[in-house]
Amino acid sequence: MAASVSGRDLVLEALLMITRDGEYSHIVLKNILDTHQYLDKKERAFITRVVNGTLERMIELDYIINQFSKVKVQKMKPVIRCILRSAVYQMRYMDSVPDSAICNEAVKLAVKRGFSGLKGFVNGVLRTISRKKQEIVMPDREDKESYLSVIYSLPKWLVGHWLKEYGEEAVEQMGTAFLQAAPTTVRLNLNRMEKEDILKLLKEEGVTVSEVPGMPEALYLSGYDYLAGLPSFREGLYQVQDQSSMQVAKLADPQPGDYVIDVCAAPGGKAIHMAELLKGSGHVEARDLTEYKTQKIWENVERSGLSNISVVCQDALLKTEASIEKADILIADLPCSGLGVLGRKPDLKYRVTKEDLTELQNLQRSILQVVKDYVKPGGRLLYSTCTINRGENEENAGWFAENFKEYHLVSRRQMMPGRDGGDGFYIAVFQKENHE
Ligand SMILES: C[S@@+](CC[C@H](N)C(=O)[O-])C[C@H]1O[C@@H](n2cnc3c(N)ncnc32)[C@H](O)[C@@H]1O
Repeated sequence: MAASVSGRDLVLEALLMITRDGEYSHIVLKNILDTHQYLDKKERAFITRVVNGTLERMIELDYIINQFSKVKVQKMKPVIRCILRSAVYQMRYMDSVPDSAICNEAVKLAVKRGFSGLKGFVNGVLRTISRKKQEIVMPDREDKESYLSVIYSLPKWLVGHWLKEYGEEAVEQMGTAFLQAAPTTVRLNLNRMEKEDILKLLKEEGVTVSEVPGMPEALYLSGYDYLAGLPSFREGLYQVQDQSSMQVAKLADPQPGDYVIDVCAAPGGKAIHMAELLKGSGHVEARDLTEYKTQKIWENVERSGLSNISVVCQDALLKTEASIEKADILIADLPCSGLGVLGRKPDLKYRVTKEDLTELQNLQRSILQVVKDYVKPGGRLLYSTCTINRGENEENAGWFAENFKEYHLVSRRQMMPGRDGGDGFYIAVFQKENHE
C-alpha cells in the first residue's frame, strides 16, 4: 500500500481482513502497524481503538444500523458494512471527531473503494443515525437473551449458555468487564532485577505503571506505543501474562530440583514462570504442537535468560514412553474455547460456536488421558483453561477424578472477569497417590 494511505483506509482494510477473510484481529493489527511504521503514535492509537472497538461492539452496532437502514447489515457489501460499523462506533464512543466529519470520511472511503453509487446510501444511513441518536431503541429487558446480547455485544447463543450456567448477574458482570479496556499485565522477572529498578526503567521509557492488588510480582502497563520495542521488554525483565494465569505456577508451588512438564506451553507464560520459581534448579520441559509455536516459546525463553528450561515440539495426544512417571509437576494448560479472554480478543466471540465447546471438551479429555501417566507417584497435575464453560472446566475435572482413581482433586477454582480482577480462568489441582 502507498505511503499516503490514511488511518481510515487501514481501519477498513483491517476490518475486512478480520470479518470477511476470517483473519485474527491481533495478527492483522500487528502486521498493519508493523508495515506502516511511519504513522505517528496518535494515528496508531486511532487505528487500534477503532478496529478493536468496532469488533467489541459489533452486535450492538449492527443492531443500530439495522434500525435505520432498509438494507440489513448481513445483506450489505462487506466494504460498506465495515465502513458503516466503524463510523457508527466512532459516533457513539469517540468524541474526538464530529459526526459530520465521520460521515464525510465514510462517504469518501466508499467512493475510493469503487462504490460511488452507494455514497448517498452511506451518507443517508449515517446522518440519520447521527440525527436520531436519542431515539435508538434497545431490545426490551424482558427478552433477556436479546437484551444482554445487544447491550454487551455477545452472541445470543453464548448469552443463553451462560444464563443457564452462571445466571444473569454473572453475565452482566462479565459483559461489563469484557467491554472495559483490558490492561497489559506483566510478571516481573525479579531474579534479573529488583522491582524498584524495573519501575525506574519503565518510567524512563515513558510507560505508565500501576500495581496489581495483592500481587507484588505483577504490574499493569499502559501508555506505550510498541511493547516489544522497549529495552526493558527486550532484556527480559518481564513477561506478558495475565494475573489469573499466574496462579497456575503459584498453586503448583515447585520445589528445588523438581522436574516439570508443560504439555501445551506456547507462548511459554506458565512454563517460564515455573522455571523462574525453580531459581536455576530442576528443569522445565516446555512442549507444543508445531515448530511455529515452539519458536514462540523459544523467543520468550531466550529473552528470560533462563537455562533450566528446554523447548520440545511434541503432540500431546501422542504418548512419549520416556516421559512416563518423570514429572514432579505436570502442567496441562490445554487448548480451550477461550471465553475468559473475550476482553483481549474481540473477534473470538464471533468465531466460537456451541459445537466447538463439545469438541474442545473431548480434546481436553483425550490429552489428559495421555499425559496423566507422565506424573510421578506423589506428583501433581494442574489442569487449566482460560475459559468460562462448565463442560470444559468443572465437568472435565469431575470426569478426571472419577476415571483415574490414582488422582484426587486437591483444589479447583473458576476465576471470573469483573469479579476476580483478571481474565476468566479455571484451575484444578490433582495429587497422584504415592503407592510406596
Ligand atoms: C492455552 S494455550 C497454552 C498457553 C501456555 N500454557 C502459556 O501459559 O503461555 C494452548 C496451547 O496448546 C497447544 N496445542 C493444541 N493442541 C496441541 C496438541 N495436540 N499437542 C500439544 N500442544 C497443543 C496450542 O498450540 C497452544 O499453544
